[in-house]
Amino acid sequence: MSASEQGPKIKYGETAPKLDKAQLQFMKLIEQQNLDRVQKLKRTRRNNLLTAGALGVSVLAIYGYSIFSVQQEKFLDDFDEPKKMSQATARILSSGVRLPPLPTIRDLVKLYKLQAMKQLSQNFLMDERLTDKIVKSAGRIDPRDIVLEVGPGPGGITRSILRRQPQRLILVEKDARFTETLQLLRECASPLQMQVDIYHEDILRFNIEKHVPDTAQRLHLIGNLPFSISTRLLINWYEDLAARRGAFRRNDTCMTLTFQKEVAERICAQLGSEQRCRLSVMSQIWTQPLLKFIIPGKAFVPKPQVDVGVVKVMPLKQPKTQLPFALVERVVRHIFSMRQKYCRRGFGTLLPPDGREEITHNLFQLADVQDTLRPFELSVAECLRLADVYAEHVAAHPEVACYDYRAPRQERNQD
Ligand SMILES: C[S@@+](CC[C@H](N)C(=O)[O-])C[C@H]1O[C@@H](n2cnc3c(N)ncnc32)[C@H](O)[C@@H]1O
Repeated sequence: MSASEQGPKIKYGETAPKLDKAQLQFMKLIEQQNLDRVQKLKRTRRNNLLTAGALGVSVLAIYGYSIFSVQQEKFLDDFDEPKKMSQATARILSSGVRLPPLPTIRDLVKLYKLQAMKQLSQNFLMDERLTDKIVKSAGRIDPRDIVLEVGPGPGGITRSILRRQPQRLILVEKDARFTETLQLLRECASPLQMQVDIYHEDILRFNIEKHVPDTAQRLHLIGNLPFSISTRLLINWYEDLAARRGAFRRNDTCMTLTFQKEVAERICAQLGSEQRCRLSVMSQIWTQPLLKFIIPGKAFVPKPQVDVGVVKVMPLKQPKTQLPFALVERVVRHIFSMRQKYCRRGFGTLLPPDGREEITHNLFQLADVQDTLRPFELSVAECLRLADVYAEHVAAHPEVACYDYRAPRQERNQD
């Protein structure tokens, strides 16, 4: 122990009374006891510090683990695209307008007794973080843009869209029970200079050109689609896209839509993938589809049997073909009609039986496509080359255009 730790030495002045031996021994004893006490206190202090350190490390470990676990729930993560975006875009995306205080969607559903109807494929999203994430997937929404939402239901996604402040929001909902909840949102949006138009219509019959006659503004199509119509609606929109009509008079109309997870994966499936099918090829002829993220079924009320994929479908600036949609659709449908067979088998069913094999062989040669590939092994370009040679064949033999190999034989002969 150093001198400073022992405390000041007592100086016995000249005037100090002399202590006898017993007193001196007693003082030494007291001094020794004090020193022992200081040592003991120091040990206790060191032990306390060690315990505090160990506790701190444990708390940090638990905290870190919790953060890590929460991150596992990928569906609730912040959309990871902003990392790739410019700072300006990220700023615009994160700056949403504040809506007046509103009851939660869950409360509204209870309040208005909005029981989900199975026949309209109603599965509601209650979590604001998820609805925000879907709308963020649509990318930048400019203040001049128009958004059309398919099937807003009680209005979860609608709120997220309104926070992005488009100039106009068109809501197409088949179920009139949602009128009041949607009107409530319209009233909230009005002071913020947003126009909300509510249509109780079937989206499959909705005339977009009538409701958006002008093409000056960019259009976004967003929706948590009812499963029952999602593929049909998408194919209808591809047809409009190919003809540059409806929502696709401009080539920057972007679709951000939900599908059953397996359908979402098929839409985006690349060559060689197990999920590659007719829908993959049809999608990739006119658009670039991107699977953004998966929402587990448990996030919906009521919970569907399946998970859901959010797909952003962007029209290609240069479509890969100028052929009519109906012709391409027919060729691709026939090619994929016999998925596990050589592709020439399905393609051959486009042609009447007389000379079918020889004509099929010649057309594959002309198209420079190997006829023993399976349909899912064909690239988009190869499918389109087959569509090209088929179109030329039909131009030379117009009767082939209406050949239907499924029609009863007698009917076919009359044709
Ligand atoms: C899966 S729910 C989504 C509801 C809401 N957007 C949400 O995310 O919570 C599908 C919605 O589409 C509506 N719907 C179903 N078929 C429709 C159709 N043909 N046209 C327009 N809306 C339809 C349903 O009534 C329902 O509100």
